[in-house]
Amino acid sequence: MVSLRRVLKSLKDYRFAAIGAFVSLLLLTVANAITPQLFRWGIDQGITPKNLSIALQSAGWMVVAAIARGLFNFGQSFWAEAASQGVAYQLRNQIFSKIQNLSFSYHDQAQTSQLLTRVTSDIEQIRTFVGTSFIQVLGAIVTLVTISTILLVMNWRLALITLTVVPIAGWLLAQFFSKNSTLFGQVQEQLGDLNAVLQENLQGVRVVKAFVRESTELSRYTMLNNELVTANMKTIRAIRGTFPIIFLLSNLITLAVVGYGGAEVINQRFSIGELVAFNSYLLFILQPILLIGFAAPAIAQAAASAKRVYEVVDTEIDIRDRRGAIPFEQCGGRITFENVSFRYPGATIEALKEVSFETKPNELIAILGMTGSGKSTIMNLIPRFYDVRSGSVRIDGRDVRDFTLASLRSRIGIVFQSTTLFSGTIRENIAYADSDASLDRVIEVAKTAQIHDFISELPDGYDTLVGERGVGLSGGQKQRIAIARTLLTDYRILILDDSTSAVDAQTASQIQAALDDLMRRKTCTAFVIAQRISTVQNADRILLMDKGRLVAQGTHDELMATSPLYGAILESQMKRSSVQLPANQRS
Ligand SMILES: Nc1ncnc2c1ncn2[C@@H]1O[C@H](COP(=O)(O)OP(=O)(O)OP(=O)(O)O)[C@@H](O)[C@H]1O
Repeated sequence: MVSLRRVLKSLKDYRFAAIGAFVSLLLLTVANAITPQLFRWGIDQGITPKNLSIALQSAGWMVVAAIARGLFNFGQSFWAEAASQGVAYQLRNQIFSKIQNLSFSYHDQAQTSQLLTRVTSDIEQIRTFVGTSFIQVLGAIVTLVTISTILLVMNWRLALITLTVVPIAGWLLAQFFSKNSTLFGQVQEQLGDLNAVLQENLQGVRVVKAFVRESTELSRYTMLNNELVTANMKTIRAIRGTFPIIFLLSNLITLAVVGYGGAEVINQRFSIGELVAFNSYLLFILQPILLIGFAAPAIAQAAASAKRVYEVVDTEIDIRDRRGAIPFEQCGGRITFENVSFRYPGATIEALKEVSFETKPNELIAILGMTGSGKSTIMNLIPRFYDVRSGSVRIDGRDVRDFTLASLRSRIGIVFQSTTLFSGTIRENIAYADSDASLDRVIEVAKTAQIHDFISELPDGYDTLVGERGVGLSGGQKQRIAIARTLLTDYRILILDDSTSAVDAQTASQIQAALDDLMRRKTCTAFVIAQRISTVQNADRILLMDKGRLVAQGTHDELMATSPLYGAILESQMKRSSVQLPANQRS
């Protein structure tokens, strides 16, 4: 409920629409309250004394009241809908911008599908609450208070009998809320789980088909789908247990009005017109109770959804600019790791243990090691994708945490191990970091990444559309576009993580030669996670990682002479590359 209060507070940004809805609601209540009085007037002053003119006048005014009700009803729905769209728009933007700023460690642990459910279904529940349920309940309360007052003035005894239903229904609804609020949260959670399977399946559809796991996937989805239905049925059962009682109670009061009110008319303490009006008002007592009843589950659901949305919006961003952070502008090329230890959030073992090294200006550093030895982790700490737990990472003597994140990251060019392209044209993908880049610059970097010839042969060239995640391109083509994309940035430090692994050996060495040249010309320091012997041989220094420790460093020749592990890794790589090389290129 705290979360719903917060949703309502955000209405202040859409106060004109909210005020419009509220004023329409008040006018609607007035129009509703007047109609039975017109009945009373028509019967007591027109029909009973046989005064046709008053009877016709009351009928005419009733038509006017009906038109006014229609107009105010429309105004109320329109403005409430406008306010609810505003609130949903704001929430969607808030959550999306939060997702952009959350650190890698949050995304490591959060399920994408749960985030998607929050941005879509949860926000929709909140929108429905603001646009429909809330205004309904508010209208119901205003109507209840107004009509109760009128009834008490008309005949307080009959009114008291009639109104006993209100506190009983209120108590039943409060019980319903306190028992079932977690149930509605569970439904949203289940929906998130179901979306998780759907999303994973869509992303991995090729693997599913290759391993002939369609039926297993289908049964996994069906199982979760069943669970969602069961959770939904639980909420329906909870509704079924409470609401019939409220409906029954509200019907019982009709009995009281006809019985007691009839007796009052016979005893001439009440006119027929008043009894008819009183009976008409009953509708305005029953309707709000029913409306609150119908709105209650939606409100409980919206409360659960608002809690889930604000959970993300309120998440503390653990990697952010320090107070007084300075922009990273010049790079001298001295990158220092001093006693760096690092453990990923939630992991039990350390990915890096007391790693210390320092690069010299314009050095090309290769990092070598068995899989899982911590190579990518070293790279992750320089642009602050994660912050060190102990020790420090410094650039030219300054802790990386002293720089503003945006300036630091925009000066570090990274080609990731796995390539992500966005839907759009090839040119847009290459110019991702600089959408104003000229075609000449795009072509220049594409040439360096050895992808220009391929792109030129496509019917639409650089304007060729690439599907979601680069569908329609081979692994190596995607990788080369990713390299071109990085080359277009204003980098000073270059990090290539396994970036030519999906390319054949000949292209890889062409890319490597171009990159080596670029790395030495443009950068102050470059790191390459080495997968190929040529890279290792070209590097000025090789850092050899083993189980999170930096076990040796030096040139190729030095390590050949001193490190048995280096020899073993090179030998295994040599075997691998001789398998990759076409027969005519093997020496
Ligand atoms: N996001 C993460 N959360 C938890 N543990 C992680 C995460 N990323 C990596 N690790 C763990 O940290 C260790 C080092 O991983 P890292 O990716 O740095 O290895 P690597 O040497 O780059 O491996 P590879 O050559 O296979 O890419 C591994 O044990 C890995 O399981």
